[in-house]
Amino acid sequence: MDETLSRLDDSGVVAVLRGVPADQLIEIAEALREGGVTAVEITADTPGVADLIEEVTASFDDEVVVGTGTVLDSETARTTLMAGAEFVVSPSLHEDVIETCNRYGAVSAPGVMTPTEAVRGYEAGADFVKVFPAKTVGPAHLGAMKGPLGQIPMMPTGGVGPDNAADYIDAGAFAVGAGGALVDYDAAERGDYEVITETAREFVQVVENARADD
Ligand SMILES: O=C(O)C(=O)C[C@H](O)[C@H](O)COP(=O)(O)O
Repeated sequence: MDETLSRLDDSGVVAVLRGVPADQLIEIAEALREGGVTAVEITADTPGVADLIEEVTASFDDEVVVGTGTVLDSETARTTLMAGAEFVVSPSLHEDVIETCNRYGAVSAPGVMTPTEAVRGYEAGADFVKVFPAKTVGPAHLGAMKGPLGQIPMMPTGGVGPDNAADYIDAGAFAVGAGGALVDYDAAERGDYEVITETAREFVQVVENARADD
């Protein structure tokens, strides 16, 4: 398994940071790390995304694997990979983004909703697929896709939280992506980073328990 992919697998939960305030980024990443979430994706629509990626990468060395989310074009993929991103996630399928990631030895994950899209992304060289938006189809959809497509690692994102993550792992997801249910920006603004650590801890525990039950 690719090393970056295996680090995402180790984390089990990939944090999606959209619009994270620059002055809270490191504390939020540290709070997540302390709770066991060691994979963080900063979405490309966050102002100054390349600088933020560079900052987190420099602050955590190899303790936290950093990627870019919401990548819709190869220019954004390249710019953020040069800033230190090790994986690139999209809400949709872009073969040029996958190609750019492979050119630079980075992991890529297109967003897919159907078996045809999953196979197309995998054939194009993606390392795994993000089933997005997971909440509109649920774990049963992912499980049904994994039936014939067991070779394609799948990560559901969109509406995934500690209350339903186990169902996705049981259905065959190798990890889950989460933003809203994982990162409480109001708490961060109050300086209450412990809330984020606690949620991360609970979330990771749910995933680990579900894996252990398999
Ligand atoms: O565009 C992307 O690349 C995304 O990752 C879309 C969403 O930001 C995530 O799906 C997080 O969704 P929630 O966990 O429901 O907050």
